[in-house]
Amino acid sequence: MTFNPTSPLGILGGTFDPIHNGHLGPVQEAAQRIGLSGVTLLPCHIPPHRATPSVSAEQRLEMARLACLDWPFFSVDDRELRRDTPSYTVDTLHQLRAESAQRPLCFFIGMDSWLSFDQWVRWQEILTLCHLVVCQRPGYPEKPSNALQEALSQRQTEHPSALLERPCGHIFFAPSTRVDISATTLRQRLAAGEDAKTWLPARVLNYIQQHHLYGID
Ligand SMILES: Nc1ncnc2c1ncn2[C@@H]1O[C@H](COP(=O)(O)OP(=O)(O)OP(=O)(O)O)[C@@H](O)[C@H]1O
Ligand SMILES: O=C(O)c1ccc[n+]([C@@H]2O[C@H](COP(=O)([O-])O)[C@@H](O)[C@H]2O)c1
Repeated sequence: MTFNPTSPLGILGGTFDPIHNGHLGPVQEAAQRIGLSGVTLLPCHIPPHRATPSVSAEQRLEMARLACLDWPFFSVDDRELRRDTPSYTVDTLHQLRAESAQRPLCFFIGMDSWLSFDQWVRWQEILTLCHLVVCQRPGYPEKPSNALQEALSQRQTEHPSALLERPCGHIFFAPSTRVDISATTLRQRLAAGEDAKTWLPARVLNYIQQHHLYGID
């Protein structure tokens, strides 16, 4: 496939410890609503706002790669693993912008991430580098902070097609299906020997079993 630097790019950043169907399903649905032809997974190396996972970054990356075989709408970008500093999104977006100034960039996050988005490093600058697409997630009914409400009043759009008409700057709440699963719950289920296959791509579950991750014998 020919690389087109001006075609819109969808990005889903995450710790992916492990990657699960709650990451993939809502984002694919939202991305297709916007009109994107795929989304790039961006596993973080050193998560900025949480403890370093017990599973290595290389293993989380490998699980993301395997997930793409089950979910061909997705591909993987390993650029954050090539930096040894915390994986600040603003730094990654500057790198991507340096590669193409005009390309629409849609950065996907779940509702929980949105509610703490104003704690991210240089969060307002992030909105000058990409669009933010917020996917629904059950259990997060809180109101955003005043700072986030202010950002919304300036940037929110109801029209997914608007995200393809400029490189950055909109916030779109995608009416995606709510999938009630988290990596935390899956780590607990796996450690307890409980069923997890409903929420994990088959190849990812297979990899976890083969490498005895998350306390699996
Ligand atoms: N079930 C879900 N529905 C919608 N978005 C989700 C879901 N799970 C994760 N996300 C979003 O995907 C991104 C990456 O999430 P992350 O890798 O931290 O997964 P997680 O399931 O929240 O993990 P953990 O339980 O370890 O915190 C975040 O923006 C998060 O909001
Ligand atoms: O840049 C930041 O300050 C920042 C703070 C928290 C999360 N992020 C990014 O948000 C994405 C999801 O993070 P997490 O911790 O929910 O897996 C991932 O790409 C992180 O690098 C980024």
